[in-house]
Amino acid sequence: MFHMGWFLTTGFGVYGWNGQWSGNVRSDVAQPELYIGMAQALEHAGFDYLMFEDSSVLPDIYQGTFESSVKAGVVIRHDPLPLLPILARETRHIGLIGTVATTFYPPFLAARLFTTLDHLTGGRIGVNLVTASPHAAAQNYGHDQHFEHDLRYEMADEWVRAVEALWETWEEGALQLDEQSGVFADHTRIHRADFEGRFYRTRGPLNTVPGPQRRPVLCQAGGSPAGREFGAAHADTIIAQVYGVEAMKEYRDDISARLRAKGRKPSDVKVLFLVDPVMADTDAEAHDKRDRIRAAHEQNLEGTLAAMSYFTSMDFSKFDLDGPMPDLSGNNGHVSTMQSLAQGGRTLREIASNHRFGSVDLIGTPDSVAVQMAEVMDHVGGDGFLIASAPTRKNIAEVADGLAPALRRRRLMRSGYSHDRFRDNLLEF
Ligand SMILES: Cc1cc2nc3c(=O)[nH]c(=O)nc-3n(C[C@H](O)[C@H](O)[C@H](O)COP(=O)(O)O)c2cc1C
Repeated sequence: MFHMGWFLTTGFGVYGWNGQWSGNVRSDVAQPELYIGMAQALEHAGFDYLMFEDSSVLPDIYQGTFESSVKAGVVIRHDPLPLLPILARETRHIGLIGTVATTFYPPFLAARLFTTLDHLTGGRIGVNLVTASPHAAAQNYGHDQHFEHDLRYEMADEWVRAVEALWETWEEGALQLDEQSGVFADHTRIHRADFEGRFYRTRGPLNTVPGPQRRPVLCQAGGSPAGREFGAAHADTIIAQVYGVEAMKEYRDDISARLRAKGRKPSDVKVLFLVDPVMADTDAEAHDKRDRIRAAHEQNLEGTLAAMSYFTSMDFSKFDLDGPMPDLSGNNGHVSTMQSLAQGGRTLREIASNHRFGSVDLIGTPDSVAVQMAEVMDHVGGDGFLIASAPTRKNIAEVADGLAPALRRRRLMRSGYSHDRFRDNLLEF
């Protein structure tokens, strides 16, 4: 069996504006209904979690303007965290992960916020820890420019330790709720954190009752050596984007080795790989559909070039499309993602034309795709997939009502949930 998640690539954003199957974006924008329907459908399908990406930047690197960001409505995002308790009210089991930039959130604010969200979701909250990449993000939070890539991970490591120290300020049993004695909480079991680090200081204790999970599920996505080290130290689930089955296997094996070196078990962390399946009623139709998607993409490289500009803070409109990939040594952003794109000596046009979300191509009927997924997981050795398709109602139905039953028939996916809390379900197998 493997685990399934859905990655919302622009968080609580706008998907498919003016697209063929995008439904009613005009009325859906900034409203919870689409996501409520999605969470219910995927819970019915047996998904482990929904993961909401986030960033606080409206990019203006590409061509030096906001045009590519707003005209096609592709990178507008609302804060996903207030959405999560709304989704929790309408579901019972599925895990709900929101993203936080460790670089900008003070540890105390984050520890208190996620404890509160853990209560409001009945122990189903998770937090995706990112360090954020563009300088504009840092400037939005009052810094002159962003911190250097590996330093960000050093800061993130200390940040997690500060947040964890705060989550531990209430011992087990501190909450008494004893109506006989009249004691709500036992003050002798509540302590200050007095965390003093190189980057962060916090006093504590938290003034919140510990959440049902105490420590929300921690999710992590960095693929560089520093990112993987950080994930192996703290994560319960890692979401990965690499290209090809061998790279997936290398990633899983590398994380397992790093976990062992830290005294953790490989089974403590579930690594889910990004995929964007193309499904239709027949295999031939699915291949046609894939060809049409690819042709449309080649006609419109702007979106990909704008995304690369956002990832690197380098304006990709300035480079020759038929020249080599530009020197990325100054890239302070998504380092590992851009390095893997740059491999193989291809031209920028070839790289942008072939840009895709998936770690492997999955094309065919739901049954064929289920078989392909099983073969990939057999080779990689764990732990599952993260669907990164746009959350249109059509795509959601294809996955929830087509792919998930095909996986379940092969006993590759859970058919229900054994536990109430997110981490317990995630670590069940
Ligand atoms: C599946 C996935 C989800 C990600 N989600 C976010 C996100 O929500 N916000 C963000 O700023 N970065 C996000 N990233 C970027 C990573 O945090 C990281 O910067 C990137 O994968 C490159 O890794 P590296 O910085 O370790 O080289 C995501 C990456 C992946 C692969």
